[in-house]
Amino acid sequence: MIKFEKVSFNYKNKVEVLNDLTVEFPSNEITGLIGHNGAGKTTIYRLISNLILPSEGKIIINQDMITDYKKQVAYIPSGASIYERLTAYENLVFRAKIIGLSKDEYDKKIKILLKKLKLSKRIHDKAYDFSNGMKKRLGLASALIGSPKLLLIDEALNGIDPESINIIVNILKELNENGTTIIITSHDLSLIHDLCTEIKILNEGEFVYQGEKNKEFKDFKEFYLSLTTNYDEEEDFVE
Ligand SMILES: Nc1ncnc2c1ncn2[C@@H]1O[C@H](COP(=O)(O)OP(=O)(O)OP(=O)(O)O)[C@@H](O)[C@H]1O
Repeated sequence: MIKFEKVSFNYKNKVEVLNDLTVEFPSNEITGLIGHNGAGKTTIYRLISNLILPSEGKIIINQDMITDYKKQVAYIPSGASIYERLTAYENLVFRAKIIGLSKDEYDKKIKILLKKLKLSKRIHDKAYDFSNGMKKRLGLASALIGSPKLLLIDEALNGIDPESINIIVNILKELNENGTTIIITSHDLSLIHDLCTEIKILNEGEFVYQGEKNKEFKDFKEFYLSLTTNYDEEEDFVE
């Protein structure tokens, strides 16, 4: 379980993103963290992964869940998470070395992961030559090399074909069944509805819904739209 206790956070430009936020992300669930552009989702990921620190409040991560942060927490950002000049194999070795795995540990793991993510045939090709979906699959393989207990996925499935999504979704479900806690953001509400066991809707730094997805997809989408404000109407007004 990850707990935010009265967490506030401002970037240096004084933009206040989170104000006195208290929230819990349950262990062993796939939580869908959804909200409009700029709602604060990436900021929450950066805080959980220790890339930034709260201006006030604290973040508690259950010790049963995480003992070795570098190995057990993997964050896949929305932008590039792989090195295009390196081959698939080199990308995974690079990540394995950063988190301190030995050659014996990573060699077998790399083969298993590339097979699962249907990239075995491209193991020695440079990522530069990969399609968008293949790059995303390689990004996931890289995140999984340390067998993370907590996987944070930031819009990593956007813009890829249904086959790649299917491969990734099946792997995420399998990981979760084996005890990995997953938090995922996406603007694809149908993907979130299909994949997630727990939903959190963020609007302007505050959670406006937390709980199960106890609705059919059509109702879920309407429910989401009814709770979020996508933009300030006055700002969009042009005379
Ligand atoms: N490095 C930064 N410096 C200053 N302000 C930032 C920085 N990163 C994000 N922000 C601001 O913080 C707010 C929240 O941004 P954040 O990236 O957390 O939102 P998000 O919900 O992930 O959005 P999106 O769906 O577009 O990825 C926005 O107003 C954004 O402009």
